[in-house]
Parts: sequence; C-alpha cells; structure tokens
Amino acid sequence: MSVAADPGEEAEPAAAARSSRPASWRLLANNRLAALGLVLLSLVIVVALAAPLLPIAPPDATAPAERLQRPFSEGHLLGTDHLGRDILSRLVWGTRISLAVGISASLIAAFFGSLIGLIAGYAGGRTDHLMMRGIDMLMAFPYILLALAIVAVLGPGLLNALYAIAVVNIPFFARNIRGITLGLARRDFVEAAKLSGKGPIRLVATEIFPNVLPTIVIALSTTVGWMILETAGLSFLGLGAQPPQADLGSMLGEGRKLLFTAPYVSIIPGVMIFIIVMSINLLGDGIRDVLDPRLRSGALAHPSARTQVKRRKVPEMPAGETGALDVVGLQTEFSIGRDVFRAVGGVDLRLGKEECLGLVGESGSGKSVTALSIASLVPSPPGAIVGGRVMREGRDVLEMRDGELRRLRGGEISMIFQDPLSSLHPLFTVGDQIAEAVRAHQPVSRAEAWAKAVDLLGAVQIPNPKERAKSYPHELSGGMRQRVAIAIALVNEPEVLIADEPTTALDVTVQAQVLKLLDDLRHEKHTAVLFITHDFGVVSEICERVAVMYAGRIVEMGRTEDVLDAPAHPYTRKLIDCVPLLDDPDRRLDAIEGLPPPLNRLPEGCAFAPRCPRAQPDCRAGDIPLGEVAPGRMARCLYPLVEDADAAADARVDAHAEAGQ
Ligand SMILES: Nc1ncnc2c1ncn2[C@@H]1O[C@H](COP(=O)(O)OP(=O)(O)OP(=O)(O)O)[C@@H](O)[C@H]1O
Repeated sequence: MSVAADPGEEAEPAAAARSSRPASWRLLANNRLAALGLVLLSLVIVVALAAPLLPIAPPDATAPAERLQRPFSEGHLLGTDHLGRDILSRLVWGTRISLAVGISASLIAAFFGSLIGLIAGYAGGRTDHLMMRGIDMLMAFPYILLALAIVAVLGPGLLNALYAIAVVNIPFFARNIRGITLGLARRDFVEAAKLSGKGPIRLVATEIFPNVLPTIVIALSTTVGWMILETAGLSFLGLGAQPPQADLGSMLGEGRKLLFTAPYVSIIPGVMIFIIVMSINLLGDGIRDVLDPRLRSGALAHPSARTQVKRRKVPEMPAGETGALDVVGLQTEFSIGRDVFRAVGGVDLRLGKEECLGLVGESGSGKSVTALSIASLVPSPPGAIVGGRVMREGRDVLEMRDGELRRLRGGEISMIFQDPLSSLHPLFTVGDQIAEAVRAHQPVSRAEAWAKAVDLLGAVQIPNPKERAKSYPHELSGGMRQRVAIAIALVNEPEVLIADEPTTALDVTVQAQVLKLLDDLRHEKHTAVLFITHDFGVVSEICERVAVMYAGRIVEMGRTEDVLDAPAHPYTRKLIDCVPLLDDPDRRLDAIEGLPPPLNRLPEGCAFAPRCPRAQPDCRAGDIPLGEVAPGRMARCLYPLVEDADAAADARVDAHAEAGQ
C-alpha cells in the first residue's frame, strides 16, 4: 500500500527519532560502573602523560642511604625500594610504559588479527582453511608459554615482550572477525555490491569492514587490560622491561624478594595494575553495551520472558457474554530514553468464537504490538503494558502466573509470524520442531509426536510429508515454510490464532493457497483468528469483521462488506482508495498525504485530523470515543462518512462538545 510522504514532514519525525535516542555518552554515563572505570582510567592516563612535568625525582636515581623508606616518609610519599629509588616516581613512569606497551600490543593484535579474519572470512574455501589452521596452531599452545618461546627467540626486552604479547593475541581477533565476516560475506547487500562491479578490496573495505568495526572496538576495549596484565607477567619474569627501566611488572618482580620485609614495594605496583585492569574492563563492558544497537534503546538488560505490566488503571471485567478473546482498553508503551512511545493507546476488541477478525492499518499503526501484547510477548524493557485487560475465558492474561502463561501460549492461543525463517530453528528438522510443539503441551511419546507432525504436514498440504518432516527450514520454499509455521500454530488445536501478516512475504499464487489453507483449517478446527494485515484484499477474502487501526487506536470496526462498501472513517476510505481494482483499471489510486504522527508526540483530539480532508476545529480537541455509527458499525470520528449515520454523528458531535465543556 503506497502512502505519499511529504518531504517537509518527513524531516521532522526523523529528527525527532534521532533526538529521542539517548546519546552514547549519556548511556555510558548512566552505566555507573563504566563511568567509574572511565574516571579512574582518565586519571591514571593524565598522571602518566604528565610524568615529565610532575615534581618527582628521576625514576632511576638510586640513593643507597635512603633504601626501603616506608610510605609517607619525608620526601617519599610512597617510600623507596631496595636501591633507594622513589617508588612514586617509578610508579608514574612505570605506569606510562605499561600502558604504552599494553595499548600498542592490543592495536597490533587487533590490526593483524582483524585483517586475517576479514581475508579468511571473505575468501572462504582453501584460503580460509589454511589461515585458520595456522591460527589454530597458535591457539594450541598455552599463551604464556608461546609468549615465553617468542621472547626466548627474540631476546628479553620491552619491545620483544610487546611483539610476543601482540602475536599471542592475534588468534583472538582473527577468530572473532572471521566468524562475523563469514556471515556478512554471503548477505544480499554484499552480493549486490559485487554485482555492481566492486572489487574484493573495495568490497571488504566499504561493505564488510564498517559492519565488523564495532566488534573490533568492543574486543579491543575488553582486551587492553588483559594485555597490560600479560606484559606485566613477562616483565615480572624478567623478560620484559630490563633494569634500570621500570614498568609495573618489573616493579612487582623486584618487590617479590621483599614481600615479607617491605611488602609495600610490591603491593603498590600490584594495586596500580588492579586499578588499570579493572577500570579498562568496566569501561570496555560499558562501551560494548553502548555500541550494541539493541541496548542503545535504553534497555540495558535482557528482555524478560513476559511483558512487564504496569497498569495505571485496570478497567472493569467485561460483563455478559464473552468472545474467544476480549481485549479491553489495552495500552502498550515503549520507554526509550526520556521519550514514551504510545504504540497501543487503548484498544478494545472482541474476537468472537470461530470468527475471523481482520486488523488493518498502515505500517507502524500498532497492529503487531497489539498482537504481541495479547500474548504478553512485547519485549520488556523497553515495552510495558500500562493499561487494559486481555480476557480469555474469564481470566485476565495479564494477571496469569508464568506457568499458566506458558500453557496458554502455543496451547489455547497460538501465533504465526510474517517471516517463518526467523521463527524456525535452523538446526532442527521441521518434523522435530512440530513434534516439540506437540510435546510442550501434550503428554505423548516422541514417536507419537513425530507421527502427529507428519500428519500435520500432510494437513497443511506439504507433499510427501514423511520425507519432508526430515528437512531443515532452509531446504523448503517460502510457501512451505509458512505452511510449517501454520502446522506448528495449529498443532495443539488452539481456540485463538493470531496471524501477523502471514502471507506478506509470499508471492500472490502461494499467498492465495496459504490463505485458503488457513481458512479451511480454521473452519475445520473451529479456531477464532485475529488476522493482521495491511491488505484489504486479503481481509475481504477471509475475515468476517474488520478493525482499522491508526496511531495505536481502533478507528473503525464492522462487518467486512459493510466497511469495504461504505467506510465510515475518512482514514478507512483513504486506505481503501489505495487498493487497485482489477475490474476498474482507470480508477485513480489516491495516496494518503502526510505521515502518521510520531507516537511520542500524538496530537490532541483525532490523530488523523492533520491528514483528514473532513477535519473541523473540534476534531483537534479532547478524546474522540469509538461510537456506534450504524448497527454493528463503530467509528472514532465526529464526522463519519456513513450516510444513514448523520443523526448519530450529530449526537456524537453534541456529546463531544458537552464533554469538552
Ligand atoms: N521493540 C520495540 N522497541 C521500540 N519501539 C517499538 C518496538 N516494537 C515496536 N515499536 C514501535 O511501535 C510502533 C508500532 O509498531 P508495530 O510493529 O505494531 O506496527 P505495525 O502496525 O504492525 O506495522 P507493520 O505493518 O510495519 O508491521 C512503531 O512505531 C514501532 O516503532
């Protein structure tokens, strides 16, 4: 469905969306441990860099008369070592050297390791095989033994220790980057760049490298501390910094002999190593969280297995007869930074037993979030259900215990999603996955579950089901995969099936087959279906009733033919006008001017008013209720289009005006 975008209006929501995401530094500052790491590390680096300017003694100046002075003695804040050298001065200069070596080693390892990973992952085949076996050989030795062997060959010294540490860490980067590159190199956007004539070097540099860069930065930030520790280890063994030069490891090694008589000589550099490594690791973890786009949304935690319910107001239980599913005043929000996006702003739906109800609306209108909220599947954080009830057989789904909710999902209520490839497990056969769904809800043996899986594959019209049950998802066509998803959804004979755009990814012929199958099965198994789509053609084929959503609210609801023949809400009219008709090729297809409002800044009154040709000043004030415009027809509009609803409209305008006074 095409919707015209007004370039002027487009710029504003885009800017709003940008500003609504917290800036990286703010996310980092929100993570207290990372902020602590940053402050500590900055302090250490500033002091180390300022070493030549500080009023401290030269680090190598010996004074035998002043040997082993305790901390806080006159002229030596941290005392002196066995040669009378000032420990504070050696600590500052030693930290400078340890940081320089650790950071340089990390950069060298990251550069060569990432290069190897990129080449091996992109080239694949024999090149990948050869390079990775070389890396495996490096990894086969304990890293410190390997570093010792390298230093033994090159000779002791700080520079050689740096090379040794860099070499032993190359495999870490190479393995990580190769894995990511391998996945990226087969993606469509890389294939498209290849077809456009880009050579391998440009392709890796412009298409793959930007995608692996965040991983390199994250790996670097978490390994620098480790490398400083390894450098200190080599110096401690006498293979790194050579006397009289001080680094933290060699200071530790020199203090070892005095551990009982003058413990401070080794404790002080030990504490400094601890501070540096801890602060780098804390900061590294924080950087990793900030660079992860899922965590950038403000969700610095893993979403829980059910949606958080923080209802400000719980509506009354609906009285009288209930349907297969009753949604009352459902409200779902996403909190991102300081912004709150009202994705579902008070939805009322009754899905009758064995009924098929279509839920239509533009992209972003809140259809999927409504469906996910019903099964408590909205990720929390950042999502939360802040109002309403979801009633199923007298029980509120939002109040269910975890065990009850698990039994409900996939049992009484099941779902089919748009892209079966992302919901099917790539490593299990489809038969296994259907059988697993059976065994999750029914006490049957493996063999019985498998037999049921094969039966179901037959029921969803997959040819040769016995053999096909042993296929993996990637071995099936898109249409077949969606049939498998339907089989999994129907395996426990649910009373409610929520199908979220199940045919959007399929071509029209397969779409028609899948729709027919779904329709036949729901009649056969007496299942109620909430069918989410943006396609009125699909709605007219299988839905008895339709609900139209706009900016998180239902704006019209009624029998499908009635709504299609004479839409009451101007938005529904506009949506229908976007659908091409085969028997009327000359009909002008009107696009809907403008864009839906940003969900964090919904306008007063009717959310469609800014785009509505019939809007009057009173449409832009107060809450406009979903009222009956004709028997069985509801619309959230003060000036509905239904002719015989004129009287009802007048009454509603009066009621609205009264409510506003
Ligand atoms: N995990 C999430 N975090 C933040 N915002 C979200 C999340 N999921 C959905 N939203 C927002 O909620 C709004 C409604 O999204 P929803 O997926 O329900 O739309 P839809 O009507 O199903 O659209 P489509 O037809 O494109 O699937 C959108 O503005 C979307 O950006």
